[in-house]
Amino acid sequence: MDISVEVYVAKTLKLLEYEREAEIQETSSLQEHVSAKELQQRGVCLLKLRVSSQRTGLYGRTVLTLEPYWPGNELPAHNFTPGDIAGLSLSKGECGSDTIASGIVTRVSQSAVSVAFEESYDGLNIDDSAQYKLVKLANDVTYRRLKKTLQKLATYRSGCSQHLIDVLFGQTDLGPAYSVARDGDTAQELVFFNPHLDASQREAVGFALRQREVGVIHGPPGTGKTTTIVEVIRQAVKQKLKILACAPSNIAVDNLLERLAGQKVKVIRLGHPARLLASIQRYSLDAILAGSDESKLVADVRKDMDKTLSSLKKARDGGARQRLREEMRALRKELRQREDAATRDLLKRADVVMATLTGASDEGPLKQLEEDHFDIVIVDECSQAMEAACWQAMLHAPRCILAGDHNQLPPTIISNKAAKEGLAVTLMERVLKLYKDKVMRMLTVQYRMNDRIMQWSSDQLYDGKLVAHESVAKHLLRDLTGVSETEDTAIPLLLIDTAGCHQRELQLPDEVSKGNEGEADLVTAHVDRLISVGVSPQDIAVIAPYNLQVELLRLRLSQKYPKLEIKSVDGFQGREKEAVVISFVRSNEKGEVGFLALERRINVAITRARRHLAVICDSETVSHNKFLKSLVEYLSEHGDVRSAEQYIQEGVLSTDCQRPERLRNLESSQRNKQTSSRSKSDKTTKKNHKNAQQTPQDMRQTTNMTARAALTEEQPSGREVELQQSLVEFHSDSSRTEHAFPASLNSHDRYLVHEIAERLGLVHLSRGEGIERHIVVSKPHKMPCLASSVNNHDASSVKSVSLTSVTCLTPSSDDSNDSGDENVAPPRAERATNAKKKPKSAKKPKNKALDREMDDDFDAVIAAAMKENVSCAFTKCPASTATLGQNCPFCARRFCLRHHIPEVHGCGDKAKARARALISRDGVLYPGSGVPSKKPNARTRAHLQQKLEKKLTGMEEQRRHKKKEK
Ligand SMILES: Nc1ncnc2c1ncn2[C@@H]1O[C@H](COP(=O)(O)OP(=O)(O)OP(=O)(O)O)[C@@H](O)[C@H]1O
Ligand SMILES: [Zn+2]
Ligand SMILES: [Zn+2]
Repeated sequence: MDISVEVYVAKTLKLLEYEREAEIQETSSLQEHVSAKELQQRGVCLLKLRVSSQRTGLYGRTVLTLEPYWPGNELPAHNFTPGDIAGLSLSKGECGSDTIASGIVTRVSQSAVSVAFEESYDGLNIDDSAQYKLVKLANDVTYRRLKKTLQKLATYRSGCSQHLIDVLFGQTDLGPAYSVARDGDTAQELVFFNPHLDASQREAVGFALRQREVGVIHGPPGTGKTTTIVEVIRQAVKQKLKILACAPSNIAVDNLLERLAGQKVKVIRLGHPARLLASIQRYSLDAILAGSDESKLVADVRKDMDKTLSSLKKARDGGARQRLREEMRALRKELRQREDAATRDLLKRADVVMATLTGASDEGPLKQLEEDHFDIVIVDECSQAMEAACWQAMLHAPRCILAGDHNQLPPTIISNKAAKEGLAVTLMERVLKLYKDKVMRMLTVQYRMNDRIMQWSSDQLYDGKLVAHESVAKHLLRDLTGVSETEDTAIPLLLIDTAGCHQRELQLPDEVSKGNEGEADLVTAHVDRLISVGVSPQDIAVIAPYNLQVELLRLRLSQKYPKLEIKSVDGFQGREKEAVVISFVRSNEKGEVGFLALERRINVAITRARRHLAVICDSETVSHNKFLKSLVEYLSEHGDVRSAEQYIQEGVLSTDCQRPERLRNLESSQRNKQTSSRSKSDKTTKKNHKNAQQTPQDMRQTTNMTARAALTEEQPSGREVELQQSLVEFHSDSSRTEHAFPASLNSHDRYLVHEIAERLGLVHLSRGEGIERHIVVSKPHKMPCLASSVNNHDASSVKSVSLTSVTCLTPSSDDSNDSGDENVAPPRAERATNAKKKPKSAKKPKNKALDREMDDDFDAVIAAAMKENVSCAFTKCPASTATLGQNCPFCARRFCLRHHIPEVHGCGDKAKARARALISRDGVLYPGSGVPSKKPNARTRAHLQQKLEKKLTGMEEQRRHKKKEK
């Protein structure tokens, strides 16, 4: 494990390069292959902007405010947020090219975006009458800073951290510990500020303060790591030490700061104020600066600068411009000096400076301080940070205290190659390997889990040292107010075993993600049960290690219980819930467990649960992994075990054999492909069938008649499953060509039918008038295109055209070709009038047909919209979503076609994280169809949206006319 600084730096620089490449590929491949207009629809580009004002911001940066080119308009929906890096360029030309400058977004409102540029205003050379566009760029600041830090580390000579570096790279041994407390000249007992600390916490605090170079506080789940660090900081402040406290993420820093606030400690938080929690903004450097004595002077200089700037813009004569420029330069210098002085003064007076690891790098405000200003650097959540990131903070002091848990999730590394070669190895792991217990104290009392839930994790990963605090050791769901006692709420551990019950994972050609319908049904059944006896949905977490399974679970549960959190393991790190339901997904003949095997993931998933943990898995498959086997054994021994068989008998769940024929065919054909031998596969299918029929006598079963009855009365997965079933059946029944739904379907059902038909590749039409209007679903006549579909039907009966059939209409090059800027859609108000002016003949015949159909369609849409009056969940968006709208799978709210894209309304990060899984999803979720999902593409959507707007504008005008006539 010994590694020299030079070797470490060289290797890490290389790995960072891989990582950077992977990230760029992920984020900006989007921008290279997609037109500017489409980028705007995805919310990462804003077209046709003008510079409406500029002023001078902190450190003399130029802050430009950009508004829609045509006054009075709002910006289209977008996902620029403060702190983003954005590139400014002239609206003409390809995206990404001719970028004038890139800056940081500082403010976002409905009608404007402000961006701070390092360049001076005259340096930017802004043309007030020109059209600009703004594109979100991959953030490269992080990498630049990491590289700089590594270079500094490699060339570090005799600074305050030299000894620490030597120790952490094994060049020098640990120095002798300090005496217990350094308050006076005599050693004395620590007097703790927090009287409630347990023995392990006290020991950790004292130990960390005594360590000369490095102390590690190992905080397993729920053991009060933050509580302990707060005490460490207060003690260190009492010793008059200057502290730099950092964590990898803003949220982790804020979490610590919130706990420290109000403790008579002078704290300053570095970082973009816009990125901080509201409750914490007053501790930000900017806020404190603004209130400082210097701030008035600074404000005066700023005013002068803005004045000079506006005269500069007006000045035509060359000599005058030159003079004004020089004046600006002098003012900028003065401003910078004053602000630096103010910053330095404030930072020096603070007891604790807090920042993210990136924020603590030398490129931030810390460069104002003397090199040896800080005595201790504290890195919280150290096990979630790349080592290189930690060094950004650690090169500021001779001592460090690292806190975290290396048995929970490591830092996220995008590049597999980089991760494999060691980029994910954290400083904490490395130091513990190097010095073992000599530098570490573990917190051993945990304040979260029932002791049964805790014990397995404790035995496996924490040497059996964890003890549940008496306040939680025996707590159960039934102890919560409003929760009744049932067989589910009276037990801390439950295993629902699908072994031998024919609940195979989906056999998919690509290996991107995994799903298991049977397990999803079982999770749904169990969640239903818990909620039906009073457990509140927000107290339950549903966790699956695969994104596809997360999707399957959301389809079943999100609409029913919007407050229920369903996420992958990563989404729950650092959090807790009263009840946790985990689906392990894997169930196959080969016993493949895949990346499930990551022990830390399992550990995090299990240890989120306070009172109740339910694991749903195929014990046979997952037992091929040693770690999981021990979990299954532990659950069998200490918890309740139920066989999925029981749920099959109750009708909650069907076996693979009972699922629609097509689905089975598809699965077995996939299986055949994989096992190559056909006869073998047939045999196994038969064998499994037999297994499913016999009741496994060896399974311990706990049954409770009342709970069971309650369960069967309830629809397990709601209306959607019902409708889906009828459509899947129709789809696989070759004797039927049409399936009519009754006119009584409500709008939500209609929406579901529409969605499911779309996924199955079925054509969906509305027939009849008034109350007789109903949906008819038919199979496509081998014609994927609307043009032919329209001809195939009696035009008068086709009133509504499903979005599905419209999709393929989008020609690869039509008159709305968007590569050039001329065709960029004008702002909303103009769009409607333009559409009217445009002669119809300009369109291709294909589009004419589409137009006519859509006109009809939109009559229906608007009629429905008027009736239902359900509007888009996007703030202030008045659009109706009764018929044309989509539910966001991430937040479960319903949006209009303009706002339903997750990136547009604020679910972008979640969407991005699962982008890969989504790609595989389409062909995968409904294997019975064999047809990939055809979502209307962006342009078709835009077209529809435009139509809707045109209609609405027209109607508004009509109404106005009517009013006038009266
Ligand atoms: N000595 C203590 N006595 C009673 N409760 C405590 C004690 N220490 C911590 N807790 C409680 O335990 C919970 C977790 O504490 P804290 O937030 O400090 O833990 P953490 O280790 O940072 O959390 P995580 O495990 O999620 O990282 C809190 O509710 C806290 O009040
Ligand atoms: Zn959303
Ligand atoms: Zn909307």
